[in-house]
Amino acid sequence: MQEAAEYNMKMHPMWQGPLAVPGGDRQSPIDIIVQRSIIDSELKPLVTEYDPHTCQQIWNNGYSFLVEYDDTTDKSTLKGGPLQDKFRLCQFHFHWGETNAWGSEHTVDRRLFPAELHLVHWNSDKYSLFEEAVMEDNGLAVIGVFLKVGKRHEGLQKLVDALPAIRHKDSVVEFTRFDPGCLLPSNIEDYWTYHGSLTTPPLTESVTWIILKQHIEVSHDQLAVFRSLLFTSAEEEVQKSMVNNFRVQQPLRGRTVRSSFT
Ligand SMILES: C[C@H](CNC(=O)c1ccc(S(N)(=O)=O)cc1)Cn1ccc2ccccc21
Ligand SMILES: [Zn+2]
Repeated sequence: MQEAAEYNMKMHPMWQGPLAVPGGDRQSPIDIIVQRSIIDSELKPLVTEYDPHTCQQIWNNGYSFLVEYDDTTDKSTLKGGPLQDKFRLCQFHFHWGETNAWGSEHTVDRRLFPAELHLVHWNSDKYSLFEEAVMEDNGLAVIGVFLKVGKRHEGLQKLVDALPAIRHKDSVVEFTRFDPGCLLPSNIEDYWTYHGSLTTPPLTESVTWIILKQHIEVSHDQLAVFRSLLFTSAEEEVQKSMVNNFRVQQPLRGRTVRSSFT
């Protein structure tokens, strides 16, 4: 794992990004030390209302693949949990390793998962565009879901089947009627939450992170298709497999991680 992170530093300029934003004291990802998390009984259940008809496209942005939603109305939203406002879903994406031994960005008591799903939302009560919200400290809310290798995830298969069409960086295909709720585990009551940042440039410290305790299961073969994607565009001679697209863990800098469960 450490060698993968060091390899990342060398090979992918993007990951050479600043280890922490200069003066940044709320960077992500982090290791969640369970016994140090503070149980907060005020934390409410998460309320997700996702409309599959707002799903628009899937594309390879050269770091991960994103499924993008129409966020011009409040049709797919997240509220409750640690949040005071209503947040609009704009996209979801994943981070994964070259092997099942690592790949997640967050860890729980140093435990690594083969991949991690991020559902990205922005505060539509306070801001009118994602681009605005991304610069504000209460601008974004990202739900993190750990993936484990096990039985095949039926809901994920529609997405896996679309990946060969976006193998190269900057390729995009239409992708509709996908309910991101199908990627959530049955229990979304139990989560950890803390204030952090985007894990890729511009690394802005605008994210309320909500990391679910319960993971989802996907099959080895489904994860293998993630690894068949490429960081590189069709024109580049040397093709690089899209793997290990995770950031190294960042210092907690005195932050408290709260938990919604005992
Ligand atoms: C941030 C945006 C590109 N990045 C993201 O949207 C993003 C979302 C989630 C994560 S993660 N892995 O933390 O969930 C990481 C990156 C581009 N962009 C839009 C406006 C804007 C303004 C300045 C610079 C870049 C800008
Ligand atoms: Zn992410």
